[in-house]
Amino acid sequence: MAAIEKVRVLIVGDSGVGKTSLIHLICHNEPIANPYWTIGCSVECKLHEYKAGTLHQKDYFIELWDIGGWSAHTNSRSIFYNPVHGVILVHDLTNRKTEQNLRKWLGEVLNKEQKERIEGHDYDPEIFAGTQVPILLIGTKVDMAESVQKSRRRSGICEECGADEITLDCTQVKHLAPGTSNAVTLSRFFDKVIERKYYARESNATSINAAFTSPIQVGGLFQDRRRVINTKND
Ligand SMILES: Nc1nc2c(ncn2[C@@H]2O[C@H](COP(=O)(O)OP(=O)(O)OP(=O)(O)O)[C@@H](O)[C@H]2O)c(=O)[nH]1
Repeated sequence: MAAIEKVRVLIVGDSGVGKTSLIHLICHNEPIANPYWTIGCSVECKLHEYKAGTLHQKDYFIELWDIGGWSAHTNSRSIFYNPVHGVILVHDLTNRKTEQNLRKWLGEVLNKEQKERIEGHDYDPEIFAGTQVPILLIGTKVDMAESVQKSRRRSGICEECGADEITLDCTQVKHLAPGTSNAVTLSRFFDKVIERKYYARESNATSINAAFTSPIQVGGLFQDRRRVINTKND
């Protein structure tokens, strides 16, 4: 029997926003009783049905890398950032600063992913917009931020990189229950991560062939070529 293929998804955000709680909920379908303080990094695995319910359905492992958010470890954690196939940015809805800090987190992860082309870890909107790494934004502690939620607009980060957004309470199973919009968004995100790693070349080749036979799609050809070049092998 063939081994199940896997992708690596990084979960980043400030210390205490709820990364460990979120990962536990995703992987075990129940809230964690006592989340521990992550030192360095810990990894949990989830079996995911890619394109469930279609002819293309296939199992993949999603490795969820919980990156400790403590600022004292900034310099050492870059060793966890390669390879990266997807990124979940986590912020605490009761603490605005944790959302603002996500740009720094993304800069840290993507600059590394871009093989340190850019010095330092500052956020660069150009890299951000051009990245091929799927990104999902998750706001936690919605139970404690009901009033904030009502006046809250979609995060600017989502607009900048075309990411989807989920808000939830990591202590409640129902917030990620099968069939809910949160569960569907998360599942689609995992599909996207798998697609980028294992199917990007295939779909791009189809697009390029289509572009050659249809002059109207020449613009698409350039776009797809760029995607082929940027696709990582592992
Ligand atoms: N009420 C509520 N509490 C939450 C939620 N998510 C996490 N918490 C609590 O927030 C605290 C921090 O959660 P963690 O999951 O340890 O946070 P973390 O981001 O992994 O923190 P580090 O390991 O320091 O990076 C814990 O007491 C959790 O129980 C949520 O959605 N609602």
